[in-house]
Amino acid sequence: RYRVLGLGSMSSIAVSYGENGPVFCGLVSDGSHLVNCYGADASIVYGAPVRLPLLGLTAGDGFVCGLLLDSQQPYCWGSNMYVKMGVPQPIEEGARYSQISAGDCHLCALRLMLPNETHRGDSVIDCWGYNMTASHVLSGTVDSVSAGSVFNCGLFAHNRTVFCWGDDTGSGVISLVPHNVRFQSISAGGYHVCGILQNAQVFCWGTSLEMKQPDLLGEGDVRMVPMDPMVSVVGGRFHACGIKSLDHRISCWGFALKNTVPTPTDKKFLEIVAGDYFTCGVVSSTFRPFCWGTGGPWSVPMAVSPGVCTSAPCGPGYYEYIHTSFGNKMCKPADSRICLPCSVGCLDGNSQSLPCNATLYQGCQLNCSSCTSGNCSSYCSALNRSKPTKKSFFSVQMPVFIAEISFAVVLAVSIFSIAYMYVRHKLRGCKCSDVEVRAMKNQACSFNKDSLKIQPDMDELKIRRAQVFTYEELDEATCGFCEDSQVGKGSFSCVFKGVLKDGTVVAVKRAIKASSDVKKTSKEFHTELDLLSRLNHAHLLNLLGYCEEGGERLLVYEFMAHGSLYQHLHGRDPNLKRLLNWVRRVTIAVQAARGIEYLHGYACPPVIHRDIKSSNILIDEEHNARVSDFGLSLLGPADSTKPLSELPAGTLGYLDPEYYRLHYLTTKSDVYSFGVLLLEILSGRKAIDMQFEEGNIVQWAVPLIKSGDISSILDPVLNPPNDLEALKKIATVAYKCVRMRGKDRPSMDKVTTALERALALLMGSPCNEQPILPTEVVLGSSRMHKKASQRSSTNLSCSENELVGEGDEQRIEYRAPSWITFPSVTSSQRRKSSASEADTVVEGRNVEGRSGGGVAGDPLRCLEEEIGPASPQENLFLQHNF
Ligand SMILES: Nc1ncnc2c1ncn2[C@@H]1O[C@H](COP(=O)(O)OP(=O)(O)OP(=O)(O)O)[C@@H](O)[C@H]1O
Repeated sequence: RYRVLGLGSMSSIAVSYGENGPVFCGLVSDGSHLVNCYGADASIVYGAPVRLPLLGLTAGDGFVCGLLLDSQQPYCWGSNMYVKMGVPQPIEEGARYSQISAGDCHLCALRLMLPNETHRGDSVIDCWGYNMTASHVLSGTVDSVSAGSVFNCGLFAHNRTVFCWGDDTGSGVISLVPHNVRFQSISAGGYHVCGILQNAQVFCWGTSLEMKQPDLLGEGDVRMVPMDPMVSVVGGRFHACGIKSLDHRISCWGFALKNTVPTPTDKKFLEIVAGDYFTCGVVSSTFRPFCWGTGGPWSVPMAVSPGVCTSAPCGPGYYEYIHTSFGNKMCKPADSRICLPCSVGCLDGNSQSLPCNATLYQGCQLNCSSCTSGNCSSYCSALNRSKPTKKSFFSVQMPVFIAEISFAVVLAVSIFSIAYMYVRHKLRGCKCSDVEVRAMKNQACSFNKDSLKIQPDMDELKIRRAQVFTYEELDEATCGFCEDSQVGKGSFSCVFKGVLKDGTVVAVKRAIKASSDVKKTSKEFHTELDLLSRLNHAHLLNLLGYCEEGGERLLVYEFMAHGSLYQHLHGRDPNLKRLLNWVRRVTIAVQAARGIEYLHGYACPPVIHRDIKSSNILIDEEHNARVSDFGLSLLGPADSTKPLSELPAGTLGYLDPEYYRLHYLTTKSDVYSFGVLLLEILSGRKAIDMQFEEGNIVQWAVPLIKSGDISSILDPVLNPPNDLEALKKIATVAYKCVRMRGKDRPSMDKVTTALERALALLMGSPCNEQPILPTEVVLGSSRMHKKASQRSSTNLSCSENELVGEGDEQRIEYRAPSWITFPSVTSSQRRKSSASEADTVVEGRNVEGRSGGGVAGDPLRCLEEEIGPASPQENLFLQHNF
C-alpha cells in the first residue's frame, strides 16, 4: 500500500547512473506499460525490452530493471558486471514479486507471498548482485524495500519500523537505524536513508556528510531536512529531494555537484526519482519528465505514467489517481489503479482537512473567507489571481473568447483554401508518365476511396519514434510520385525525393512489387520499420515515419543529399569519383564501420544487416556516411556466438561464402560484406565486374594485397598518397574481413579501431591519435573525449600487427559526448561475444596457417573439404560470386 522511491526503488520512472552518464527510463502514459529510455548509455537505451510490459522500474549503476507485468519477475538490462542481464539468477521457480529496488551493483525484490505460503506473516526478500545474492526470510509482513548504494532497508507493515542490512562502512545507515520511529515510507540514497514520518515530516539518517569531496557543493548535511511536510522523498548519492505536501513543488537538500541545473521551483510534480547526482520528476500538468542536477538527458520527449499500477485498493493516506482524459486507462490489468499519496499537514489553523479519496492530491483546503495568518492571505490572494470569477469571465473574457474563435476559424478556412489551390496548381505541372507508378497510384486511390486503413501491430511503433503519414501527404510531397522526383530504385522499392508541408526534405521509399510478392514486400517493410524505429545512430539512416494504407507500404527517411557511395564510385559522372579523395573515402569507411559496429555491438539482440554494399551506404549533406536498407536485416541471437540458421539472402559479390554454403549466419557475415566494400573503396572497382579478367574483387585483390603490392589495387583515378602506409593498413583489414571462415575474421569493433587509426595516419596524425570526424564536428562536439583511465596507454606502437590484433584493454576510446553522435560504451561493455579468435591472433601467424592462405588460390577448396561438395545450383552461384 505504501510506496518507496529512491536511488533504486520501484517507480514508473527510473534514473540509472555510472560512467556513461545518467539514463532516464519511464513507462509510457498510455497504459501499455512499455518502457522507453533516453540518455548516453547505449547498453541501456538500446537494450531496453521495448515489447515487454512492465509494472515498475528501478535503476542502479549502468543498469535498469523492470518488474515484468505478466510473470512479476525482475528483468534487467544495461551493463553491470554484477547484475545479470535478463531475469536474475538463481530465482525460485514460479516466484513472483511485488517490488524491486536496485542499489549500485545489486537488486533486491520483495516476494509476493501466496496465502498458503505465508507462515506467521513471514516475508521473503531475494537479492542478487555484488555481495548480496541471498534470500532473506523475515518474520512479519514487509511493506516495502529500498536499496542504497551497498545496503538495503525494509519497512515492516505492522509497526512501520525500519530494518537495514548490508555494508555499513561509509554510510553507518545500519548502525544508525532509528528503532522506535514509525514511517509512512522510506527511501534509500547513496549513503543515507530518508523516510516520511506519520506527520509527513521527513527524517534522514546516515553519514554522507562525512564524504568530503572537492567537487561537491552545498550545505551538505542530508540530515538537515526542510520543515515542509512531504508526500514523497527520494535519495540521490549525497542529496535527497521531496515533493512538498502543500503545493507539490520540489525541495532538495544535501550535497550537489558544482555547475548543476538548479531544482525547479515553478513546477508541480506527481512522482520523482533520483540517480546519483541527477533527479527527475513527472510534471503533474503534462506527465512529461523534468530533470535537474548533473548529466542529462535534459529533454525527454514522452509522457510517462505518474505511478505504479496496483491491484490492491489504495490504502489509507493514498487516493486513486484518475486523469481527466486517460481515466484509468493508465493501467492495463483489469481492476488495477495508480495510488498516489494524499497531502497531509495543512498550512495552518485556517485549513480544513478533506477526506483523501478524491482524484486530487490536495487533502486540505484553506478557508479563504476567514484568513487570520499571513501565509493564508498570500496563498488565497495568489489563488484568486489565478482563478477568474464567473462574473468577470462572462463580462470581460467571453466576448474576447468569441472574437478569438471567429478569427481562428476565418484564418483556418483561408489557409486551407490557399493551400488547396496551391497544391492543385503544383500537381497540374507534374508529369507522371511511369506506367508502374500510375498503376500503383490508381490502386492506392481505390484503397483511399474505401478509406481502408490497415494498421497491423502498429500501435507499438506509434509510441516509438516513427511518425504515421497519410498516403495523401506523401503523394503531395513527392508530386504524385512522379518520375522527376525518383532518386533511386532497389529490388523491392522505388525511392522518391519529397518535401513535406513543413519544408522537411525526405526520401520516400515505396514498395513496387507485384501482388504475388506482396507478402515478401510487406515482410521487408515491417522488418525495416521495426528495426529502424528501434535504432538510432549518427551513421544509420534515420527513419522519420511510415504510411501503410491499403496496398501501399511507404517508409519516410531523412533525405541523403549526396546519394549512395555506389553512385559516387561507379556512377555515370566520373567527377564524383574524383571528388571522393582518399580522406573522404576512408572517412566514409570509418563511419559506415561505426554504424555496423553499433548494429552488432550495441543493439540488443544484435542486428545482422545482411546487405552491406556500396548502394546501401548513403552520403548526407555534410558528406557523412549512413548505413541504410534494413529490409533483409535479422535480429541475431542475444548470444552472438551462436549462429542463426537462415536461408541466404544478400547481394552477389558481397555474400559471405560460409553463410551461403552452411546457412551459418553471424555478425561475421556483415564483416565479410564490409571487407568487399573496403576493397571497392580502395580500388574503385565494383564487387563483381565482368569487364575485368578477374571479375570478382576478392579474388583479384587479395593475392595482390598478400604479396604487398598495394599500389596495383588502388583506384587509378586518384593519385596515391605520399605515404601508402594508411592504405596498406586498410587493405590488410579488408583481406582479413574476407577470410573464408567467419571465426577468422575480425569483429566490427576491431575493424573500426583499425580504420580510425589508418585515417589518423592518412591525415598526418600520430597513429594513436584519432582525427575528429566530420560528424562529431557537425553535431557540435569539436573535442573528442578520452577516458581518464585510458590516458596512460599512449605509447601504442604503429605496427601493423596491432591493427586488428590488440586486446580490448589497450583500446583507446575517443567518442563524442553526444549519444546521438555515438553512444559512448567502454570496451569492457562491448559484447564479449563479438570477439573472435581472429581478434586476438596476430597477423601472419596461426590464422594464415589454418585458413589455408585466406582467399588466395582456390578460395573455396578448404571449405569444400570440410563441408562437402556444392550442389550444381550452388556451384552456379559460386562461379559468379567467388
Ligand atoms: N534516404 C535516401 N536519400 C537519398 N537517396 C536514397 C535514400 N534512400 C535510398 N536512396 C537511393 O535509392 C537507391 C535505392 O535504394 P534502396 O534501398 O531501395 O535499394 P538498394 O539498396 O539500392 O537495392 P536493394 O533493395 O535491391 O538492395 C539507393 O541506392 C540510393 O541511391
